[in-house]
Amino acid sequence: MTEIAKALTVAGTDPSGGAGIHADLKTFQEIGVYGMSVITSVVSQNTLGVKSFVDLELDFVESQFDAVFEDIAPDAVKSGMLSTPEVMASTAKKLKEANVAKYVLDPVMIASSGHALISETARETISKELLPLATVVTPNLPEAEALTNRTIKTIDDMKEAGRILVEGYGAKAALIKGGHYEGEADDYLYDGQTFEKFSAERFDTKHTHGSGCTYAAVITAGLANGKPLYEAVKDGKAYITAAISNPLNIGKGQGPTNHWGHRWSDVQSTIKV
Ligand SMILES: Nc1ncnc2c1ncn2[C@@H]1O[C@H](COP(=O)(O)OP(=O)(O)OP(=O)(O)O)[C@@H](O)[C@H]1O
Ligand SMILES: Cc1ncc(COP(=O)(O)O)c(N)n1
Repeated sequence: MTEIAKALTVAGTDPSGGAGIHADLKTFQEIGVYGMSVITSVVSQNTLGVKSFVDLELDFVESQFDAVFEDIAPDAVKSGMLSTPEVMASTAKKLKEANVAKYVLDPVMIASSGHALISETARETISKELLPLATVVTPNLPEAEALTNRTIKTIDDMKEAGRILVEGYGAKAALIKGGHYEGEADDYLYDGQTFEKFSAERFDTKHTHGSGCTYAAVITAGLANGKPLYEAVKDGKAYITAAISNPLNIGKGQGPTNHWGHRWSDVQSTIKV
């Protein structure tokens, strides 16, 4: 009997359902992989912003990893909000102990509402502990700037940041996302050999809360399903573009993306919208 692919997300929570663990699990379910989660921080946030968060005790985070790994081997792992150097180091340790071969590192630093989700000192730990384990790292522009200590103003700067993350810090590949750039929503993937561009029209919408989480979750699900990285990113770009271009108009602020967006016309005929 064939087994369904399994993906694990290591991240923080969003009670309003658009980002973090919630976005990841919804996405895994939509793609058709079995979703699991290790929660690092409980965040009080909604579409208007982050109010506060509590980091779970390190022992308890590690205990969640052990609970998953002693029972079920994920085919791919994604990490999002890891707010302290200690939880980053623990995550690195647990991924190594479990011989996780496919790891998507979304280096979450600041929520789109402007709130810091990691401590200042944590940036160095991402580079030292996590980048060398990453199958792909998926920074947005401010995250790519922080990780490479460079200002990014042009497409060439984006590509150079990708090169540094791979050749300088040891990630197998880097996907530099252009959501914060001008013009088209273009992202650049560098795998140590070539650059691939993933392009989409930029939609005039405020409903992009959790778009980075969702995109990385599709990539993780694709890798869990055995797809090559290029195909997983291509699917991710199509999924996130559909999720952004079919907004649900939920919440008073920057609303969530639409996790049904990729099959929206089918869904609209079966549920009440
Ligand atoms: N207005 C938009 N229209 C189309 N695509 C967009 C738009 N905004 C972002 N994207 C795309 O969404 C994906 C996520 O990009 P972004 O650079 O915004 O990541 P992020 O900042 O980590 O996301 P977030 O913090 O909102 O979760 C990328 O593929 C980007 O090109
Ligand atoms: C738990 C958690 N993880 C990640 C994000 C980033 O998402 P966004 O930048 O869209 O707010 C978030 N807001 N909350």
